[in-house]
Amino acid sequence: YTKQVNESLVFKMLTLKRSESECFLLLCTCRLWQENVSLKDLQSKGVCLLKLQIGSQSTGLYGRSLLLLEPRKHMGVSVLPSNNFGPGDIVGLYDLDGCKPSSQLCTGVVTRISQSAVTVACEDSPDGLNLDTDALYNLMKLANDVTYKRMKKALNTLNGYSSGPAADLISVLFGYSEPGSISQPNDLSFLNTGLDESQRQAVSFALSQREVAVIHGPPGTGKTTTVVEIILQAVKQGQKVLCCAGSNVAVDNLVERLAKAKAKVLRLGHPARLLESIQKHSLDAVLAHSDNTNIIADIRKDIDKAFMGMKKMNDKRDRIHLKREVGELRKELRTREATAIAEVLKRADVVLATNTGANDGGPLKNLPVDHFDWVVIDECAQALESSCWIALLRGRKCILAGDYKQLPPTIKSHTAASKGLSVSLMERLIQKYGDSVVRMLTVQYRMNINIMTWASEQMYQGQLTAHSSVEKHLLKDLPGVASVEETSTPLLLIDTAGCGLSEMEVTDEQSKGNQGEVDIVELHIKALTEAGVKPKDIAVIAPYNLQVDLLRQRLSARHPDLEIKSVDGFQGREKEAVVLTLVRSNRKGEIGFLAEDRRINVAVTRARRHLALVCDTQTVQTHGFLKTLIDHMTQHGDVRTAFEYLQVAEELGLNHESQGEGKDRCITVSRPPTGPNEAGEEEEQQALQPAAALEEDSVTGPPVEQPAAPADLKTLHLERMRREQEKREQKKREQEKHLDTVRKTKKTKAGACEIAAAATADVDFDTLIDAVVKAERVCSFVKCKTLVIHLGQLCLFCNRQYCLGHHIPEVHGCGDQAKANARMRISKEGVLYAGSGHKDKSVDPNKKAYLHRKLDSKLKDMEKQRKTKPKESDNN
Ligand SMILES: Nc1ncnc2c1ncn2[C@@H]1O[C@H](COP(=O)(O)OP(=O)(O)OP(=O)(O)O)[C@@H](O)[C@H]1O
Ligand SMILES: [Zn+2]
Ligand SMILES: [Zn+2]
Repeated sequence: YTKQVNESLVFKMLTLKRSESECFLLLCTCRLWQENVSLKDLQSKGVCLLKLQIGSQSTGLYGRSLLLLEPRKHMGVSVLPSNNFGPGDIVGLYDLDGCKPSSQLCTGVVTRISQSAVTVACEDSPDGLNLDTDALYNLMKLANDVTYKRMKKALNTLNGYSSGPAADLISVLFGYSEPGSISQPNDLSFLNTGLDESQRQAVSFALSQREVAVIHGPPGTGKTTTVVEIILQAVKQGQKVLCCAGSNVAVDNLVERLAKAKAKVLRLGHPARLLESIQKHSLDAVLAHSDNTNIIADIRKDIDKAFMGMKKMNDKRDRIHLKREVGELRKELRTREATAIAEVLKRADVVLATNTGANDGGPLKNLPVDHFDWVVIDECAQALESSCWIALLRGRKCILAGDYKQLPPTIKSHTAASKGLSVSLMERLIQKYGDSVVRMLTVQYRMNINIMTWASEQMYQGQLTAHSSVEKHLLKDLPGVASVEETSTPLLLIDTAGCGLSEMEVTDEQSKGNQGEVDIVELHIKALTEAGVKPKDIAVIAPYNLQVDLLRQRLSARHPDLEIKSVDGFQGREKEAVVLTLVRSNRKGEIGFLAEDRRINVAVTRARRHLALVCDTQTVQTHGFLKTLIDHMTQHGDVRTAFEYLQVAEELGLNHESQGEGKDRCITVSRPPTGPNEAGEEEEQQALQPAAALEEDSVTGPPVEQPAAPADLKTLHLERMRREQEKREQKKREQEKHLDTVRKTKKTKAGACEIAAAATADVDFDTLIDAVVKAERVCSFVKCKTLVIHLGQLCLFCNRQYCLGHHIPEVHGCGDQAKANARMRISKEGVLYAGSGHKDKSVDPNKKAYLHRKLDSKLKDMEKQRKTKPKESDNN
């Protein structure tokens, strides 16, 4: 569509960080495109709600009209169609003509959305909103190009700036004049007495700079703690501070901490977007308690009353009269509010907003241009420079805090990037002035020293030290966490090299997945949670969205509190344990955007006590930076190969526990011991060797290093096996008890009869197992004989195993249940999936080939073990 869409729209999409759905929205607002799409289509995409009626209308703070919109109530059904609307979204209200600009009645912000209604805070249209309560309306999500407009405006102002409070600052920030300093008393008394030496130095430095100070805060070094102290010191000196950050969360965090230190803070921003706990510091809340409140409340009541009156009125002239009255009242309200706002703003010592929230179209327009002395921007390295300028134009001096060794905003346009948009203001200043404008915080309070050292050496010139409170901390030190191998090591590298766990072959560079790594992550999460680590303390991080999706499909149902996100999604956060899967595994050693060092730095430095890295070292080592990480983990941490995990998985696969829903399927299958323990394990290991060799050849080409410490690995493995064996025997005992119950239940498949028969006859366990294995092995579809033991799919609706030709619910008769389930999920999660509602889960060809090879070796293995039994016709 780009040919039809105007240039500036494309520019907006390319330069700003846009998700696909946002781009879609931007396209929607473009008339040329929109005219080709029906409103119904827009509704089914979740960006439009059609034929709503007005449930109620009241006047909120600042005279905003609050509209409650509901679906038309006919026959008692009033549920909104599934949609993508959320609090804070900008929406347009339209009459039934459609969602054309000409029929737009007003714009507003969603404040609440439930299954049955959506509440919109309307921005006032000049002559007030007089909506017909009987009519129907359309509501459409609007592309949020407010940010873009505000940045553009700030840049235009900057361009024409000649004299004003920020003149010196601008001159220094663009390199026309050198930054200066001002003398400070040496006996600075710190309000926070717990600051470390580097933090103290950063505070004094910030106070003594005349125009600009940069605080470089690597991960976990207490950047916010330092920024808070700087602001409190400035306030102590009588300065007025405007404090901004890129995200609402970061701003809210600063508000919370400044308020705790008793600073007079005021938070700007739409209440719908603020954390509940800090809403009391919002402009809206403070205004509600100001002296003018009663008067404003009275006017508001009058407006509401006028509206009520209008509904009952039949006479047209009366209506017009009232309409005028409402208009007058609103004007009065606005004047009063402007005064009230200015008063409240002047009383505050620190005004906080997001970077773009500090624009002069909002409440700040009520203040004189030279009101603020300092502008503080946190997370500055993650912000577009143009967004910083919105606030900077209001200050004489600025403090920029952040870490330019973490991810900058994504710039999708190469042109924009090449002209400097991808370099943050912070980075630009450091490049220009070097150490003379920057102080770095060097004590970190997050990571175990083994995790920290790599980042310190590679990214921060080895300058970081670990505070004694975190230096040696491990997962096992957490309350309720058992001391096992996994919880006693800060670094664990699980190497998939040579294990045939190749990445999926997807042409799109942005979406890469690796099922094998998903399997291993799952097993490691299992180990951690079984040791007592809480899922909420674990982060699973993948650089690719496809892998994030695959991981969520696998893990989210079982661990709803487990956060699984892309690297960008975790920036600014920390977790006790981080499991990082790098996904890339290919013969060419292609690593795509893993090559962005800052991305890897962010991922690794989220971890406090434990970092597990799942990756194909063969592939990722082709990149020098990643090689340093692999080397560091090999030297200072534990290394395992994925083989070990695959074997365990294999074991689990064989010890099939299909519990079913009562009926004849609740059978726990265990493999019988084949003699003395040790010997049995040895045999199995050998059996797997040829398969492994096979994979090496077909997947990774060059010969693969053997596991770093074979002896250790083996003991580890044997130990694990012994534990497994114990569990199995326990299960066996339980099972024998259980089989008595099974006997009494109905049987639908021949296999089940055999099982029951075997159980009644009380024959040897081997026979029983054979019967079960056989029954479990073939597709459950009528007459289909395809083996499913390694290549089957379990249907979640009937809980039976099917071959790949019959696993789709619609094929074997579970179609209705699947559809009902999809509908339920959509209404529950409010999420629309493309197509039938199910994401494509079909097996990747790589994975298929891999499974085929495994199946072969497994069957050989089983044959060997069952020498006493007659040979089966397994090869169909
Ligand atoms: N001087 C200090 N003494 C003890 N603990 C500290 C000190 N400074 C910071 N911390 C601790 O370090 C953690 C991170 O600090 P803070 O919240 O200030 O940093 P942040 O800006 O959020 O994180 P980052 O440094 O990663 O950007 C907090 O738990 C805080 O209590
Ligand atoms: Zn089914
Ligand atoms: Zn089948």
